[in-house]
Amino acid sequence: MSQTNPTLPVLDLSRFAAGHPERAAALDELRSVARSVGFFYLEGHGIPQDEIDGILSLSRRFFALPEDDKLAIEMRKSPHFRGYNRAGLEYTRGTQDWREQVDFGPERQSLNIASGDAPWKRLVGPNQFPDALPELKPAILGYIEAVTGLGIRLIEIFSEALGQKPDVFGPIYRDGPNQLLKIIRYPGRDKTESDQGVGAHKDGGFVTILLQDVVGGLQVDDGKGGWIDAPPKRGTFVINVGELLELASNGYLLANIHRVVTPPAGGDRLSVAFFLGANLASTIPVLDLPPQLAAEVRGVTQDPQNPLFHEVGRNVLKSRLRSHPDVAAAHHADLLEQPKAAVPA
Ligand SMILES: O=C(O)CCC(=O)C(=O)O
Ligand SMILES: [Fe+2]
Repeated sequence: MSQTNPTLPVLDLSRFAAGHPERAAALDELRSVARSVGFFYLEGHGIPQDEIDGILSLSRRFFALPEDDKLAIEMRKSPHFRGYNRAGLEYTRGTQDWREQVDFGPERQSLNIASGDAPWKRLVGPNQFPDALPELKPAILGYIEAVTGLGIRLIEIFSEALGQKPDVFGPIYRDGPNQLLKIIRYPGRDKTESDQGVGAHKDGGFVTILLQDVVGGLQVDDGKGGWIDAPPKRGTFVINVGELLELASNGYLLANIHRVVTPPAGGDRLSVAFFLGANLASTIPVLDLPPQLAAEVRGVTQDPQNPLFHEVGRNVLKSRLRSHPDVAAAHHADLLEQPKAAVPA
């Protein structure tokens, strides 16, 4: 008997416009999708296809540069966790990922940090952009602005779907959200090696806006021990709920587990992942949900290997230190846990 593979739902952002006849139905659908699978394709998002094609083609050109040009902006040079990483330098739950990538964030000056200041202040600072591809800087900064606008729109509709005012989260992003944009290339590998492009994980922020080029590999936990394939669909983004929304909704919404499987040897896969987080100085509120939703909260399951904090900066710094042990050792050794002394039996 043949079985159709499950797939992610497709939502159209234009149905959420004020006065749209399907608005109430669209909000119901969003609430149900964001609670069950936590992932969907988004169409009608308003970001021009030209801009999307432009960022993908510049990303491809960056990864095709000679290695020295890429290493000129190595992340190891940045205490703020910005810049390029070769494949194999990043870890998910202690296991090596296989992707090369450049991380960009809010373009700010680094802070003068006094002793006793919160350690997350070290995350604030400038990006590294490649001299060998000067067009990349304006394109990345423009794209971050565009997807931040889209992300805020998504936060507003998630808030309404939870029976809140659209700007209920305004106080924790209005003074400057914390964005992370990654351009990523997954090189193909023989299946005899590990197939971990990026290991199973949840994303940390409000929402993730993922742009995929033409090769698939993204898989979402189906909650039954299997995976739902989420292949690229031109003109759409894959949107997923981050841990911040799960925490704020006391587990009503689901930040679902996902991973990327390495493409076969000889090929590669390109993606551009945007993570919209709250202001680093802020604390995540727990929403006061309407009674019919409050009756269905699941609470937040804490992973003892990876505890979640309500303080945003602390959470972000923790995850950056874990993902990039080389940067942590080079710049933040004082923040790392000392190995425990052996205890005699
Ligand atoms: O590259 C992708 O498709 C997804 C990447 C991802 O899940 C992540 O970087 O958090
Ligand atoms: Fe992710």
